[in-house]
Amino acid sequence: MNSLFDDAELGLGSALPEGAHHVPGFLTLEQQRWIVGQFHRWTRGPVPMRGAKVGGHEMSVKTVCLGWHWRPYEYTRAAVDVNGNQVLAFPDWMVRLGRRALVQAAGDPRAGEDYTPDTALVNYYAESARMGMHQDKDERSRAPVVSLSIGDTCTFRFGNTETRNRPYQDIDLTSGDLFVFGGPSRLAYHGVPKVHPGTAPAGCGLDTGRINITMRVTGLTG
Ligand SMILES: O=C(O)CCC(=O)C(=O)O
Ligand SMILES: [Fe+2]
Repeated sequence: MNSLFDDAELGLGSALPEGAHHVPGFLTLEQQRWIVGQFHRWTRGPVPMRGAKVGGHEMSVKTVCLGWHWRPYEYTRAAVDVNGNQVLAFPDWMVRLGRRALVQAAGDPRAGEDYTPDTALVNYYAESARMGMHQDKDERSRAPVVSLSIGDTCTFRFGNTETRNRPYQDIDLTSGDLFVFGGPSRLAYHGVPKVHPGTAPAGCGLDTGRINITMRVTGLTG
């Protein structure tokens, strides 16, 4: 084997498991700024951003949802654990962006054809916020999760489907990056052990902290 062309030698890091894709620089700075503008609108919306309670503990990550409201471990149209209001509709532009994300991640112009995400969890990480290793498994559909990052860089830990422990990889997600997990990686454990303060690029629209948007298909009707 010629090691000259190993991924590590080429600076690509190790390969992700099948179904997982990292696309650095998916969003332009202009698109990032525009989404941050939408984020401020969402947080002023019918349901305020809040830390969901998991086993009585409030998460350090604050979340506002679109389309369907998520709380551990269920989706509802109304934010029953917050103020009872219906969440904002899932925007059409985000459906189109989700489809384009799958096309770019797979390098296949048809990869987005059947994809219609109907919920987004919009997460805000202040500098000390973390997200423990977990699976996204409250959806009935096993369609891919499309994840977008804006603001400070984070360490994203992407593991395996069996346990929250090793093997896993730590990947830097920087502002504008796309990460997709579907197929055999759809139920892989993942988390965010660290946000790196002061790393948001000028012009992304966010001075401090990190916004993450994960689009999903709930598989629910009503
Ligand atoms: O912030 C991230 O990159 C991941 C968020 C996540 O895993 C989730 O919302 O379920
Ligand atoms: Fe997740």
